Amino acid sequence: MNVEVKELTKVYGQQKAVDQISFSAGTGVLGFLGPNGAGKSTTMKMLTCFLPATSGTASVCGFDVEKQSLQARGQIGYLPENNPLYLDMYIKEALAFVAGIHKIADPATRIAEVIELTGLTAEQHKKVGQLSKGYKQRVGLAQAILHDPQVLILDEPTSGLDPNQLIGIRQLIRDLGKTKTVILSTHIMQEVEAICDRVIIINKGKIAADDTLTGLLEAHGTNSLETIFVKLTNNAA
Ligand SMILES: Nc1ncnc2c1ncn2[C@@H]1O[C@H](COP(=O)(O)OP(=O)(O)OP(=O)(O)O)[C@@H](O)[C@H]1O
Repeated sequence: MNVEVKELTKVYGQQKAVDQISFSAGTGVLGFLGPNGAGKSTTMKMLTCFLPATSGTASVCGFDVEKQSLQARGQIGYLPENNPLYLDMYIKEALAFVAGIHKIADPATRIAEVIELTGLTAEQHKKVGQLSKGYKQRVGLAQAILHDPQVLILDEPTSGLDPNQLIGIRQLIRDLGKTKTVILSTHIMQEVEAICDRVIIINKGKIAADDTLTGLLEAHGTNSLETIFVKLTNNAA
């Protein structure tokens, strides 16, 4: 398995944001779901070496994210929730900057490939700040896949996109999942049904479900993921 998580925990001050979660993920798209504040982004930040865990371990392609952080990061592409980008850079400039960080051989060829792959061709001469939200997301994805990582961690990559842009980005994520391990956080159940092979639902920092999409629907005797989500995470009920 490309991602192995064992009893991972994060405590912020008095609050346990992630509470001893364990899971593993191989090739395919894993939907990482949960209500606001459930601990999804925190888990993703620990997996991508942005935040140290309070306890527990996580490894990416066999590299411990804490003890072998550089090697682990070499195998990870990360699109954070708010997609921070250098808005004053031209698209190619931004990608060249990231290629330099990863010491990519023949960056011009790889940048051209990734621009094509992420559907940025028509916009490639613009500055990042001039792009629409969907195209900014594509630049974020392009940066994340530039070094051809085995594992992609995508934190709400489709939030705020129009239906046309959604289709394009979802298709891209589905294609990436054919050869890579993709962990995708989203609040859109329809999106999970369209592109995820497996689903983890996290609630109050703990795993409430971990199954294939079909297994989960069968186990709950419904064809609505939304119903299962509400049942497992409606903390007011
Ligand atoms: N830097 C921080 N310091 C203190 N508390 C934090 C910090 N980051 C997150 N938290 C808290 O940890 C909990 C989990 O937050 P997290 O962002 O991981 O949730 P999430 O599942 O990604 O939510 P959302 O769906 O709203 O993005 C929340 O209660 C949040 O307020």
